[in-house]
Amino acid sequence: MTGPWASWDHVLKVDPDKELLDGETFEDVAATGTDALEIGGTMDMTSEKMQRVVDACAAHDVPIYQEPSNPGVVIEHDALDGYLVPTVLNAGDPFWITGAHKEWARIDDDLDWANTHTEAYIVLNPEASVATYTEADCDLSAEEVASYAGVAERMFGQDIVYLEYSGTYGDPEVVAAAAEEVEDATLFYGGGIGDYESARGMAEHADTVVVGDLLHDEGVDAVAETVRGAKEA
Ligand SMILES: CC(C)=CCC/C(C)=C/CC/C(C)=C/CC/C(C)=C/COP(=O)(O)OP(=O)(O)O
Ligand SMILES: O=P(O)(O)OC[C@@H](O)CO
Ligand SMILES: [Mg+2]
Repeated sequence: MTGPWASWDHVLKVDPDKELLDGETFEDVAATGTDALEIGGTMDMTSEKMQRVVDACAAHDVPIYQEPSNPGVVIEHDALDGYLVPTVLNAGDPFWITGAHKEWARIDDDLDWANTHTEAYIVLNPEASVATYTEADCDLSAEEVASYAGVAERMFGQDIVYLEYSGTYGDPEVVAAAAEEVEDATLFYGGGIGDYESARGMAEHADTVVVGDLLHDEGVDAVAETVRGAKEA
């Protein structure tokens, strides 16, 4: 099993609960050179907000994936290339490992299985809303994180392993340890990437770097620098 993410160096995560900078458009977003857009966030998500962002991105030539934070925000849209659905391996509440997924399968009679893929998250910043939301155990050594990554790939057949430091720049040694453990899965790193150097630093270890808040806080030119950093690593 593999997918288009195997060739992605950079993913831009657009939070539908946040605005673009004044004067910037989704045409500018697509022009950053990112390999794919992931549409999602943890807090205050609704299907209406999701719909608005996918509508706005639809005209531009970049793959678009929805990353739903709960079954209630999943939308159908012709412009979507698919769904990247988190499963949080170190969640304290099993609802975020398999429970939400079971509920989704129960309520959606027309679930688009063929275009639905999972991301095996390991949540590592205890301050992030995603950590609170999922009651994640973030107190993990590099060895433990690497072991989770190995379990994700080899026992659970996960094709994407996602080290999630949302809001803060992570520990490169932890990312390196996970990278060493994973063979075929694509290793995503996300959190605190703000410029060329920080993108390049994590891209030395991870296969794909994910940039989020920078788009909403600093804008498309800053994001384009991170694309360069990710691609030159
Ligand atoms: C089964 C379905 C359809 C959904 C469940 C999917 C799961 C398990 C979600 C739990 C993890 C989660 C909330 C992922 C959303 C993506 C994410 C981590 C966004 C970044 O969040 P933060 O940066 O912490 O939050 P804000 O930026 O919204 O504050
Ligand atoms: O917002 P930042 O800190 O860039 O994090 C990116 C992404 O991993 C969030 O899910
Ligand atoms: Mg965020």
